[in-house]
Amino acid sequence: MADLWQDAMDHAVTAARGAGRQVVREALREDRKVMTKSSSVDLVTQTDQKVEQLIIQSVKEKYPTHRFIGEESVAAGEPCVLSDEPTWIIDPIDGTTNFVHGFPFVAVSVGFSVNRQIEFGVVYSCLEDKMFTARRGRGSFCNGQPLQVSAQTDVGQSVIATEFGSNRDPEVVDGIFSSLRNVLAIPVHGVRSAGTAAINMCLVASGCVEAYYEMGMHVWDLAAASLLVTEAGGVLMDVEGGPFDLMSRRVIAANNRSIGQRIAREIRAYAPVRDDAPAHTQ
Ligand SMILES: Nc1ncnc2c1ncn2[C@@H]1O[C@H](CO)[C@@H](O)[C@H]1OP(=O)(O)O
Ligand SMILES: [Mg+2]
Ligand SMILES: [Mg+2]
Repeated sequence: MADLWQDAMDHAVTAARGAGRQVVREALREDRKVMTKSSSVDLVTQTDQKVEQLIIQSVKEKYPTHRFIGEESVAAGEPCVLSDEPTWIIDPIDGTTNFVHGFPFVAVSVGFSVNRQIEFGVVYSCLEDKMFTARRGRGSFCNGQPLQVSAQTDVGQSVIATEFGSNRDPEVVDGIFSSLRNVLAIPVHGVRSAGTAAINMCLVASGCVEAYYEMGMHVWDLAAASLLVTEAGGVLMDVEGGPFDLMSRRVIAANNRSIGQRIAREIRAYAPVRDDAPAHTQ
């Protein structure tokens, strides 16, 4: 059967690779002017804005009726609405802090949803030159090679990824450390942070880490990579173990349900302002 969205996916791959190679990698050679958004450690550069505009423009030419949720467009005041319409969910640079510092995990993330379901996800890791792709029902791939989550069932022999986010409120930081302490003390083999939610989830899809959890990231961090996890055989759930909600800003992505549930028991959960809350603030 012909795949309705294959053309759109091909376009996403070309756009993400082009932006990553020609814009992100080039910009790494130059001085990067850094601005801030929600806090003094929530960074944005002109490259983030340029990449987002490039991708959105190229999609609009081909698919004039499609909708967009883009990190930098939302920061500029565009609404963050996930409807049933075909919607491109874009994080032009996932890992801006890494980009600013030259820490080598920087991704362009493009997800595509129809009827609020992710149809394909594309995550291009610009410095590793790795193209992660997933199409619903057709598997996950890295540079064309199929991906499979880890087969580990013993949480004590697992590596867990998480991030520290950009919220430095002492209560939020205390919560992060409380969860981290509990997870480390399970004990697990290790805890890692790539500095980008999308790449952390691609690491779950690749089988290098058993689970990734975080609260506070946004739909554009998760959309594309969430499909990479499930199409590689993994599971998504809420940080309290319930069903995953793309707009809730909370996720556990795990190789299997038992490891996911085990991590959920150790997390001190809080509820960030949802991405679809009426007065959305980043
Ligand atoms: N100071 C910071 N440290 C880590 N992640 C940050 C951050 N500020 C913003 N983030 C964003 O939060 C996500 C989840 O941790 C990251 O993928 C990153 O996406 P960004 O680079 O697209 O802003
Ligand atoms: Mg991001
Ligand atoms: Mg970003």
